[in-house]
Amino acid sequence: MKYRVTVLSGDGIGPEVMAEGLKILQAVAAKYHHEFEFKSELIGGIAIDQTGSALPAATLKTARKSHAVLLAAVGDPRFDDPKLPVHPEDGLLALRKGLGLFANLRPVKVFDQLVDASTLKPDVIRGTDFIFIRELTGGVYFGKPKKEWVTAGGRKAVDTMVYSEHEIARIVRAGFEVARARKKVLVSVDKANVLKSSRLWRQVAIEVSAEYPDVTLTHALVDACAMQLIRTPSAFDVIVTENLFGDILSDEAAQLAGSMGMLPSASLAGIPVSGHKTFGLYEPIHGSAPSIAGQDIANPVATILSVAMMLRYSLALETEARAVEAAVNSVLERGYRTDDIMAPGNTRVGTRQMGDLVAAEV
Ligand SMILES: NC(=O)c1ccc[n+]([C@@H]2O[C@H](COP(=O)([O-])OP(=O)(O)OC[C@H]3O[C@@H](n4cnc5c(N)ncnc54)[C@H](O)[C@@H]3O)[C@@H](O)[C@H]2O)c1
Ligand SMILES: CC(C)[C@H](C(=O)O)[C@@H](O)C(=O)O
Ligand SMILES: [Mg+2]
Repeated sequence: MKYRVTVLSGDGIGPEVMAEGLKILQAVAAKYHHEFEFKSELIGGIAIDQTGSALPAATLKTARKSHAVLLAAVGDPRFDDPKLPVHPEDGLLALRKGLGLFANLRPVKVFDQLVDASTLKPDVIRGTDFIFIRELTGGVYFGKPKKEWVTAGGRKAVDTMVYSEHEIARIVRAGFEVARARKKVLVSVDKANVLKSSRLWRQVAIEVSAEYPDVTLTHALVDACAMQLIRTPSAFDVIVTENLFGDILSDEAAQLAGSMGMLPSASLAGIPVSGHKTFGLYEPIHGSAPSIAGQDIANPVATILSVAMMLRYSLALETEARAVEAAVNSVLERGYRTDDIMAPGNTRVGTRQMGDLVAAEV
């Protein structure tokens, strides 16, 4: 079968890590006799440069016609000025919203081989293997009013954290479904001691839990969760949370895995069920890392593991997904490391060589 994949390389290290992700897909195609048709489109800073828009209409159109979308990163310091009318990140948010990708899966797995790459103690992080289910198309990222204005007393700005019960219920269900397929424990993270939207979140989570009597639901406040994540990370299994909390907690969690360059993600338009096809966008959780762009030093593993997630969730190719994950594991086992996870005694490799090594093991 021919799979159509929309390729969005974006900015900074994006094109470099994307090249390695596509290399892995080519290796999968050769070994398992699949055909992937790649169509590259613009997003982010490069799209603003060429079209004036961070998400040109053609990109959304191509994405809608494909089986899955692979994205590397957006963001460029040239657009850092907050006064500019358009920013690269707007393209990513519009893409997620435009494709209805409400469920963002961010697995956090500490590879045994990398327990020394983290700034945390090996004994604390060993065995850590959990997953965030982050709500992706609601909350304060998209709530209205969202504006800046001038008053007699000076400038003001507002963002609105708003959730409907429907939005909460569907992401919490995604959390329960993922938990059911794992250890049957789900932690819902909110700020229900302060926020109205979190109080609704908690009520709906409790209501939905009646549909999943086999899964144990607990609640954690986001500030306490941030602390527990670095205190006893191996105690977590599935965490469901709203958009902004999930964004912040997942960067924190990347430090358990040793680097931002290690964590993949899947953004899905439906409840994730392995073995079924769900349309999705796959991207590393890291950004465009402008300071290391163009030097062949970025870690492509997060993108490669995102490719594995794409094979699993959008193409229902579980065997191939596992082959890619096993290949990453094996290359790390053999001691190859990019700069960000380098430790004494290992072999330093660049972005391209890391991709070559993984591709050879698929
Ligand atoms: N999904 C996305 O496209 C996405 C995500 C986060 C940030 N951003 C954007 O990226 C730009 C830079 O943001 P930032 O610096 O806060 O975050 P970042 O993720 O780009 O970088 C944070 C740190 O991690 C390092 N890093 C990130 N990816 C790496 C990789 N693959 N290999 C090795 N090291 C890696 C960087 O060098 C930096 O030290 C901003 O414009 C931001 O808005 C985009
Ligand atoms: C770039 C930005 C819009 C994005 C987010 O906040 O969702 C990023 O930080 C992420 O984690 O994917
Ligand atoms: Mg983020």
